[in-house]
Amino acid sequence: AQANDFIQVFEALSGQHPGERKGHAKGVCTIGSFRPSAGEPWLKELSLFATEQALPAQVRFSMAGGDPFVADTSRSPRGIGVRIELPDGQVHQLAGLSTPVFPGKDPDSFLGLLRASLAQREGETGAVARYLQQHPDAARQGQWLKQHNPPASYTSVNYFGIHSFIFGNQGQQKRFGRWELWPVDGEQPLTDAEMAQLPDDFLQERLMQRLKTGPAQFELKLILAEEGDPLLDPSLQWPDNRPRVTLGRLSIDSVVASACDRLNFDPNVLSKGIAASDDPVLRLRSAAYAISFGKRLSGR
Ligand code: HEM
Repeated sequence: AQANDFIQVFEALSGQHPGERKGHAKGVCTIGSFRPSAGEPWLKELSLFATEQALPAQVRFSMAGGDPFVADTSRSPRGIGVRIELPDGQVHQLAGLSTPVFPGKDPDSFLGLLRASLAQREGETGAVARYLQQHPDAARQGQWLKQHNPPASYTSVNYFGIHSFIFGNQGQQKRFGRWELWPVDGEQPLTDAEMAQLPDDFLQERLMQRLKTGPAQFELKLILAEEGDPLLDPSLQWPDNRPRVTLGRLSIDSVVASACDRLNFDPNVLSKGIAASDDPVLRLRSAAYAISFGKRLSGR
C-alpha cells in the first residue's frame, strides 16, 4: 500500500471536498500550552521534558474520516493533533485517536478494509464482514467502538498515541513507550439516548462553552513496554496493568479557528530524545499527510 492509495480511497468514500483535509476533515482548532513535569531524571534529558515552563501549543480536535459534515454522534474515532513549540525552536507533534487500537496491523490490512467498505457501498453485500473474518487485526478497532459510546465532548475522552515510540537520547538506554492523554475533566461518554437525539453538530459548541469556564486540561502519560509486548503492531493493546508515568499537562485555552490551517500534524515530527519506531503504519503516515496537506493548501 502506498500513501496515495489511501488518499484515493478516502476521496472515493467521502467525496471530493476541495481544500479540506482528506482525513479528519471535520474539526476545531485551539491554542494552549504544554507544561512538562516528568519526574524521572532520564526523562528530563529528553528535549520535550527538559524545562518546566509552559510551552506554546496548537491543538486540533477532529472527527475521523474525510467527510466535513459527518455527525458528531458517529460511532467512530475522535482525533487530537498537538503541536508543541520548544524553547530552542524544536517542534514536537502528537496525533492520536480516542481508540487504543488501529484497524490494521499494517497499511495493507487497513487499506483492504477501506476497499471492502467501498465495495460494499457499491453493492457487494457482506464485503466488510468477509474481510474482517479473514483479517481479525482490522476488526479490533470496530470491536472497541461497539463497546464504547463516543464522547460527550472533545475534552472528556482519553486519547491514545497507539504506535510505539523510542524514548532515550543517544548514549542512554532506549525504551519503547506509548503515550496517552487523560482528560482532567474525566471521561464522559454519550448515552444511547443522547446518541439518538443530539444534532449533527454539537462538539465545537460544547468545547467553546467549556473553555468559557477556564482551560480544559489533559495529563500526558507514558506507558513503557515490558518484555514480550507487541512493539510494531498498532492493532494490539498492551496489557492494562502496565504502569503509567506522568509527563506533563496539556492545557486547551481557546478556539482559534485559523491557527491550524497551515499545520500538518505529521506524527513523525519529533523532538530530540523521542524517535519513531518501525511500526509500518506510523512510517506511512508522513507521506499521506504530506499529500493531503499539499492538496488542501492548493484548494484541491
Ligand atoms: C495508514 C494509516 C493512516 C493514514 C493513511 C492516515 C491519513 C490521514 C490524512 C490524509 C490526514 C489529513 C492530514 C492533513 O491534511 O493534514 C489525517 C489526519 C489525522 N490522522 Fe491519520 N492516517 C492514518 C493513521 C492514523 C493513526 C494511526 C492515527 C492515530 C494514532 C491518526 C490520527 C490522525 C489525526 C488525529 C488526524 C487529524 C490531524 C489534524 O487535526 O490536522 N491517523 N490522517
